[in-house]
Amino acid sequence: MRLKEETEFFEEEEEREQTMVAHKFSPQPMMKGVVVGYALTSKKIKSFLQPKLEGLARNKGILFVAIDQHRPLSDQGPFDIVLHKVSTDFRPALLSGKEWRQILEDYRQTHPEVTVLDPPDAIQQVHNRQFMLQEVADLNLSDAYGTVGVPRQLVIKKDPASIPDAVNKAGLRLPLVAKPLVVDGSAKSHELSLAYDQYSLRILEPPLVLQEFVNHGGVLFKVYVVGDAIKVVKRFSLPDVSKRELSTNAGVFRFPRVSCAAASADDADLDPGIGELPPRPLLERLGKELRRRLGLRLFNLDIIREHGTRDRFYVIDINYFPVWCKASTRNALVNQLKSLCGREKVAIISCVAHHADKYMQESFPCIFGIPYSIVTAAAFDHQVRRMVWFLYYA
Ligand SMILES: Nc1ncnc2c1ncn2[C@@H]1O[C@H](COP(=O)(O)OP(=O)(O)OP(=O)(O)O)[C@@H](O)[C@H]1O
Ligand SMILES: O=P(O)(O)O[C@H]1[C@H](OP(=O)(O)O)[C@@H](OP(=O)(O)O)[C@@H](O)[C@@H](O)[C@@H]1OP(=O)(O)O
Ligand SMILES: [Mg+2]
Repeated sequence: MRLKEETEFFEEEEEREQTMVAHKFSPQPMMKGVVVGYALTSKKIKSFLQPKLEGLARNKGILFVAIDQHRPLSDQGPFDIVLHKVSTDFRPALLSGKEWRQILEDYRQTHPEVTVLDPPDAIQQVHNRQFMLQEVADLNLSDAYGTVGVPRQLVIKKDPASIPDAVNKAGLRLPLVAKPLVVDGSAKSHELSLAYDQYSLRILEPPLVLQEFVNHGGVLFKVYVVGDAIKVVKRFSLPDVSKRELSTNAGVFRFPRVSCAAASADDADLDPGIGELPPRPLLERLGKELRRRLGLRLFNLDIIREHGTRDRFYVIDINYFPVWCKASTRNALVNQLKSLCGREKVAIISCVAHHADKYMQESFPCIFGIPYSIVTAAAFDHQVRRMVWFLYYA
């Protein structure tokens, strides 16, 4: 897809979410659509599957269906897309993360026609901070728009007493950000610390990654990648650490999730040297390359600009399938779901109705000679008082 189209995806405003009202009791032309089976954490369902997104999706022919993790995937659906985010609170008690990944992997192999967003093995790479940034480092992106690297880092698997020595040997510069090695969706995996001296690091619990702190003026850029489209937002971040501060401070300080959604800096009046967005062509190239290298289609990159430079950037974090709460990202995702699965096999038929009783739900398709058995879902759209049926015709 070309850049102009990508931009258009994101420029769609809320008005585009308006529903078209069908003529009374006349079916709309059959629209091709997709069925998205989802297996998400309860937190994710709450933040992601908001009524607005479901409504927008339905109007564009996309139906979200919850996956029952206690039943074989092949007995459910059929799906065009399986959207999942593996986490500790999603899995049934007797299923380990490894088993769930295997189930998804087997399903992927036996159902090549279904797009699994994204392949479990590819997600694993960004769930481990030892490997998360490797592709960015290997890419070593440098062009007329700037350079993109990763902070130097050290992995500590065990023995906290050995940390000061290890830091010394690796020649890492203080301060250091200590991050839990594994990102498993738990709050604990987001508990980070800033260390001013290497000896205090002994109090931390491995496994962890120690990353050089890069001064960046207290602002970071979140680059959301949705298939072949990108969206950039600004968030407040940790403030710079001056040389003086470093020499007068010691110890390890835990810090909360500084760059959460509530810390938006999009409307802040910032020094242009800090707040200017990274060049779009650079981000587009980075997003495209990483999509290919990571094998992921839904992720975001946290990027910082080294303070005092114009074009030296560092990727400090990659998150799989982050939250998509804003209209612009919501639109992009919905618009992309069809193209991401590359296959359409569901018909949606709808009509105006004044109530959504059971008779209405069951009888309407029959009026048109469509057996009710192929109706996979029926929903009443309260906004436009319209019944919507999802039918399989394949
Ligand atoms: N190398 C670094 N240099 C400067 N600041 C950093 C660095 N690493 C992390 N930070 C700061 O710490 C915050 C959290 O770091 P990071 O994004 O790696 O953690 P996370 O738990 O994965 O967060 P997220 O909620 O975005 O997934 C960043 O938003 C940034 O403010
Ligand atoms: O907590 P939020 O809803 O904001 O979303 C966060 C998301 O949690 P969720 O997947 O449960 O939504 C996190 O996923 P895990 O690493 O914990 O798996 C991670 O991707 C964060 O970077 C997201 O924050 P954002 O980058 O969007 O600010
Ligand atoms: Mg993260």
